[in-house]
Amino acid sequence: MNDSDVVIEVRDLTRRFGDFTAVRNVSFAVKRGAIFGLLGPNGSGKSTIIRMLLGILPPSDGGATVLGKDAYVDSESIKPRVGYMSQHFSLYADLTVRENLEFYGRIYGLSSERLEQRKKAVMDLTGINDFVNQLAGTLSGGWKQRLALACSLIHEPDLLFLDEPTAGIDPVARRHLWDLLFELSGRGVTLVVTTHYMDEAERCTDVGYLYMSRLLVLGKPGELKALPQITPEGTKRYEVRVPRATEQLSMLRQQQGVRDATLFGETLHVLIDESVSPEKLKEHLGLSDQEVELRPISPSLEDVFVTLTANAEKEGADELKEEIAEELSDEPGEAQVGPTSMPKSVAKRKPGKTLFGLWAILMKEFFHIRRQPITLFFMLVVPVMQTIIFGYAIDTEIENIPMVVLDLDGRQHAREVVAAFLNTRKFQLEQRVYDSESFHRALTSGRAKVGLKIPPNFSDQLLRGEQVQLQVLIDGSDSQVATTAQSTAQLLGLNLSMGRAKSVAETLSVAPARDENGEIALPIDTRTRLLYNPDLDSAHFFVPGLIGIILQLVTLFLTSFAIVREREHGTLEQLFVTPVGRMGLLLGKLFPYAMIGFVELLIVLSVMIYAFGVPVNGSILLLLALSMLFMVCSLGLGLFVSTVATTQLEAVQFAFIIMLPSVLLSGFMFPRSEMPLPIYVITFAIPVTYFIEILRGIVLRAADFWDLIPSVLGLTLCGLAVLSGSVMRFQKRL
Ligand SMILES: Nc1ncnc2c1ncn2[C@@H]1O[C@H](COP(=O)(O)OP(=O)(O)OP(=O)(O)O)[C@@H](O)[C@H]1O
Repeated sequence: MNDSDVVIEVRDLTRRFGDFTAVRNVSFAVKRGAIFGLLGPNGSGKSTIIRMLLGILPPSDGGATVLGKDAYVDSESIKPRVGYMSQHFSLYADLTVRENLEFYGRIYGLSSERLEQRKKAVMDLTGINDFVNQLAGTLSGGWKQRLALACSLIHEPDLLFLDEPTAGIDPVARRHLWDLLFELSGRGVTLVVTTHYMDEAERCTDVGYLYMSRLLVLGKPGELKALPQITPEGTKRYEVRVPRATEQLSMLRQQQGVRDATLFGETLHVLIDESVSPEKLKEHLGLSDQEVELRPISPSLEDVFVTLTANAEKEGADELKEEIAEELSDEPGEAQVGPTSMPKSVAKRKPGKTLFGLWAILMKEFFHIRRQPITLFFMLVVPVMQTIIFGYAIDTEIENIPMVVLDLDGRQHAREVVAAFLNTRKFQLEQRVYDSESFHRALTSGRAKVGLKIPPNFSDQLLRGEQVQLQVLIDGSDSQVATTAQSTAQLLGLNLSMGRAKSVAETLSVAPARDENGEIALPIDTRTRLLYNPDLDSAHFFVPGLIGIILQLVTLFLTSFAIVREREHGTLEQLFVTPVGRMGLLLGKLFPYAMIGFVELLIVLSVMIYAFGVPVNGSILLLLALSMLFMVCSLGLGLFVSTVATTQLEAVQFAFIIMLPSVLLSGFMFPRSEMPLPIYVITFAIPVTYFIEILRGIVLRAADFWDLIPSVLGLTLCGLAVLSGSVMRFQKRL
């Protein structure tokens, strides 16, 4: 074989998965224009070989050259010339036939003009014109396969890999597909096809049969049928047509001189010793001449593979392989490997153009979003609802604590005390009771959180100038409520006492202190002034933080699925065999979500300003710019999840793992300064921590860029770490 005719050359190709060897020392060559069929039972290693030839799976040993270059090391430069139709439907179900074709055209870098030409050519070839505007997911099995073929041909490849292209489609569709393959082969395209169908194997120019990860036999169908192992010397092969063939099969197998008998539809293929005449065979079957039809046949490929599999089980696959190789070496087939030496291709891959295909991916993502309005709803409407619901729900101002009152005095002074409690607005009279049992029951039942007990001689003791005790019982279950109740009660007690003390002190010549008007006053007057949020409105504090949390929630969850969804649908494998660059793929997936995230940010900011009355005191432009920085970080985090997770369920779980510390440790709910040191250190690794600082700084305190430098630096570092982590983790290989 002329070297320039060799399109694929494989030598000692081996692939192990842990201890399991999926492909063992496989060698073969494929010449230009051939239809090379790879056959073998399920799990024999066909797809694994194709993946290695496509450069998306590194070999463990040995290597291959495809179109004259190393299949793994130079895979990126081979990809533009190779097409791949994978075993499972791996196009975008929510894109139309036209959109799928255009996407694949763009990803191979076809110009608009060329794309139009190629689209027409492949649509004419596959006859898919009538379905151009139909969603790919709604096509029937046969048309899906034609679309997949059309997409794999859009860039006019020289070499096409088809992994079980006819699996699950009807015989007519199968025949049509094969007609297309013949046409392609006629145009000089080299085809490598895996199949389980023997009639398809017969149509190949060369066939390799894999058994238990070894390439058992390799040659042209005619050569394989002529192998002495298939019809050993002294034997003949007949096709036997009998009534009830299935019943006759077991009888035949038990007859002396019958080496093998296999059912082929309604007939039996029998290999018998030449010593057994056709008459004797009919006699064995106990059937009349009219009932049995017998004709000598040459073996079919199915006979070849059934016999070889049986022999391999008996003799051992390696022994049989050597034996056959010797037989075939007498009359070398064109698919045999020449004596060239092959480099081991486990070296590092040469990178391709990293941003290649960005535009194609970007457009595709927008198409997906357009077809899934629920994504837009999730991104734009849900955050607003969340902001409103959480913004109102998370109100830390504690008021109207239910209070039970047991007033055993009942006179003017006692009533004034109760009124003073209620006037603080921190307490609300839930119940007035008249005995201790009801008093305690109100507290234990949870109806009241605070119990005020006024003793029977409260007024008398007060008037006599004696110290009198007010009992305030507080339910400590909810520490925030209890703390508020406690401090309010203590302050109130102090104020009431002060009022009484003041009226007594008026009569004294020496007072503890006097104010500028000469009135009795406390010696030390502490004056506090609240800055930035003078009304202590909790919405002012929480809503900006909430924006950070919601922005992260939505962007993280959406991008977490970006890669993993393609992996699960099988479309990622299809993308890997195209020349799309790593960054092109990643950024193409990020941009659309970043844009929608920005719109979402504007909406939630408007809700904050107009619905909650929280104005942005600082620069809105600075806020938007730093929000974009945060968004890059959050989208990168989602992308990282997508590269780590192998299923969408795993992605959700990872996203939750990230979300939890973001909510609890970022300072959104609890002050970071109060956290134990190890936890406090962890909070520096949470991007939303910095963003919440930035949001609160700009919105509440009118902080400028210089005030926010530490947070901006932290956020930038987080963003860089996350993005470079995702890019490094994401390899264009399985
Ligand atoms: N990533 C992987 N990790 C572990 N094992 C794998 C992996 N990929 C393939 N295998 C195993 O390698 C063997 C060969 O798989 P492969 O898909 O190549 O078989 P096949 O001949 O194409 O089978 P089928 O006809 O069913 O598609 C199988 O046992 C499979 O389970």
